Amino acid sequence: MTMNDMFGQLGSIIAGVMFTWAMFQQFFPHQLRSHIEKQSQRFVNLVYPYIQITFNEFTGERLMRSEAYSAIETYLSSNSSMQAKRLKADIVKNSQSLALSMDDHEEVADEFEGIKLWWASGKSISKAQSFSLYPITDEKRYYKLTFHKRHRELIIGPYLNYVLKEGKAIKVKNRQRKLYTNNGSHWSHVVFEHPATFQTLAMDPEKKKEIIDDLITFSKAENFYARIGRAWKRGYLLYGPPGTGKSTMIAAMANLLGYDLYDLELTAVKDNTELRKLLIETSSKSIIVIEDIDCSADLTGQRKKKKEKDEEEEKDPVQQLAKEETDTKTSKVTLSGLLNFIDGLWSACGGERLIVFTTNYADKLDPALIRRGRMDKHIELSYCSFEAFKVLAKNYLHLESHHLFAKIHGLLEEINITPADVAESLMPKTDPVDAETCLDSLMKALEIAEVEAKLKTDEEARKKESLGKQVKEKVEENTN
Ligand SMILES: Nc1ncnc2c1ncn2[C@@H]1O[C@H](COP(=O)(O)OP(=O)(O)OP(=O)(O)O)[C@@H](O)[C@H]1O
Ligand SMILES: [Mg+2]
Repeated sequence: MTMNDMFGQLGSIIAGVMFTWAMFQQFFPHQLRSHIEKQSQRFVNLVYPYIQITFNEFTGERLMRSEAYSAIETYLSSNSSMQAKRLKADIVKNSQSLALSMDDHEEVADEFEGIKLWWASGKSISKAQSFSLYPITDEKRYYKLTFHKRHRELIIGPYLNYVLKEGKAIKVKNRQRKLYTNNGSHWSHVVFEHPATFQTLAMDPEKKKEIIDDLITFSKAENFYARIGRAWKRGYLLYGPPGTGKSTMIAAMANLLGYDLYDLELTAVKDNTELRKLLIETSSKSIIVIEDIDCSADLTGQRKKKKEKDEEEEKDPVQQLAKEETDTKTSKVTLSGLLNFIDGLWSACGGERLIVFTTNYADKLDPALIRRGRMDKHIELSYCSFEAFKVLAKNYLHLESHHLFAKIHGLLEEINITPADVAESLMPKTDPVDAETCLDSLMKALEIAEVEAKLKTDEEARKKESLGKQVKEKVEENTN
């Protein structure tokens, strides 16, 4: 017997009781009536202990599609595809995946904290008043949630919140993600389809796990941020030599969390006003990336100089006025401008945001930019370790072990080579893949890197020596 049948039978019983009650009302005095009323209410509660909530598809005067209805539809899609016998299938707009939902008049069960509840889909048809030959029928779809009244508080509060949030989260996961780039003060976008994942990212497994945990904790921490009164954002600084996987890691972050990417090219932004406009236009659940922050704009140290200059000019009001005028005409994006936006109100405009800066030289950056709170996590991506090499060997050559691994292990401890160079050497060159050839090619690359490093240190030593000589000669010249 389905829930609908059960309610049908209960409905008949209640109708019977109501009729008998109407008869009683005619013939019994007030006190007795009130007593019987109480008893019968108790009886109704006893035999019909369920509560129902209806969620209509269209709400409001302008008949907008209800956000709750669509979140419930998405939330129920996994339950529906397992339980319902009749399903509807559709391709969601902007998505490549097929979305399944239960057909009209189907019913699925759900469970929350050990409590069972039921969702039924329904449709009511009303005929619109019209003189046309073909009367317009108005279909109104809805979901009906049924649960025991004992659980009223839990279901109305935490459960429904959970359903709405989960529904929206599934939707975000299924949507096609976008990569936005700014052309001056406008964002344009393409579909983001980078295949990088943390699984394929070559780095120390412990460090990798720490970063993944950090990201996932952040993405689930809405209530925490609300409680402590902070905007729901987190800053990452990725630093390390070229070819160590900074950009690859950003793509992996976007894929892990299902966020959109905003690749912000600061040199194309005219001034702070344009920067503010761009940042306000970014959506929730996004990663805002500023690559090579050390070369992006004249940000390093500019703030300090400007402050000193401002203090001098503050004394002279005429100069101050002139300065404001020229500032509005020629101003560029400044470090203080950028910092104001990172800390400022825009970041609190709904939803989670990650801000990621990359640089090859972390020590060149203004400390104000990378202090904790602005850049919460500093991640160094460095030369290829043996652990990182093993990830690449597995990805590129499907190798878990090989007799050359021990030798390569030794070489990697001595020689600095970037994961990008290792990956290049491991790229299959023949079909079928010959792992030995690839590993040989890596060892050659390591030898070359070793020679290059030695030449570089020799060159540096020679330069130092010649500089020392020049200094000595100059000192001697001066003393004579
Ligand atoms: N840690 C890594 N794991 C897997 N592949 C990597 C890694 N590092 C580099 N690669 C490979 O090398 C290529 C270049 O790496 P990537 O662009 O991520 O480097 P980067 O650190 O951003 O360099 P740059 O500082 O020049 O921007 C990538 O396409 C990727 O295939
Ligand atoms: Mg890069």
